[in-house]
Amino acid sequence: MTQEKPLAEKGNRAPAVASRAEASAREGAEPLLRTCDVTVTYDTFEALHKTSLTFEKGQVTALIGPSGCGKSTFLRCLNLMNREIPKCKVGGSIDYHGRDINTRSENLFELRKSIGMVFQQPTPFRKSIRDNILFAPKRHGLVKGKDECDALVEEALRAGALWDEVKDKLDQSAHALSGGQQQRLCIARTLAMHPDVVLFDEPCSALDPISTFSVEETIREIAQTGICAIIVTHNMEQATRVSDRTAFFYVGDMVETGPTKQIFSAPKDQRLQDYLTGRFG
Ligand SMILES: Nc1ncnc2c1ncn2[C@@H]1O[C@H](COP(=O)(O)OP(=O)(O)OP(=O)(O)O)[C@@H](O)[C@H]1O
Repeated sequence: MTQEKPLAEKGNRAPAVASRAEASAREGAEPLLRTCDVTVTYDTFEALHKTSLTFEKGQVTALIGPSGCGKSTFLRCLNLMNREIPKCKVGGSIDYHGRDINTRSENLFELRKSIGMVFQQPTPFRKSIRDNILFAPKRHGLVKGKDECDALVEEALRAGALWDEVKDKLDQSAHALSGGQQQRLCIARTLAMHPDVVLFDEPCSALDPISTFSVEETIREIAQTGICAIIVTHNMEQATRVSDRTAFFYVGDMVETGPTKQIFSAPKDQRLQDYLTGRFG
């Protein structure tokens, strides 16, 4: 991968969901997040070696590769979650809004406002649907008063493609929702913070095909509003359905990256060709 100059400085706060589509159309795709030579070790084991990737606004990037190749490890670098793992060290730089965030001084509480994450298992809080959406915005002091709260709840649930299904039961427990609805609630909860990057770690692996379709559609829709979405998936059909770009990982190396169509129709590296033809999985 070629070395590039630092990204241009941009505002730290992402625009509201409603205005992102216009902003995205006006500005077109642009680099937002870039890793350079990111290496991760767990104690003495190097799980990821010198990984350099660039992610753009409004694009979905799929991270694919066989089990244990370092996809989730890489994803966790992007919001500095590996810091919470004892004896895990992350080297290299992670350039976000023109600054290297892979530093001890980075404020994680602030960073995770704008780089959200959705996990494999839906993880709604033991609270009402409304309170799931409002929990983080209230903690960060981003909303006050009933009208603002109601508007944000509706905006986030619409963006998570859940509003029509839950608008009449906002005070019911989130745990009463189906698995697919819970996952879309988790996406909506993330979107309530107006992130500009959302990380998805196998978001559909616990879901049935209909819920999977719905979550995939939601990922496409949020990317159309200008959000940069990065998804780890084992499912190659999912990668082709949902992503613009794909990066293939193999035994701790990012081996090949490019537009998804090209990766799947004209893979260059022999290991990627073997993976796509099912020689290993
Ligand atoms: N907390 C940890 N401590 C030690 N080793 C770890 C830890 N997390 C991951 N690893 C190791 O790092 C390597 C990469 O794991 P990672 O989970 O990133 O791979 P992956 O490609 O996401 O795999 P999968 O698709 O199975 O989830 C594996 O060898 C794994 O055992």
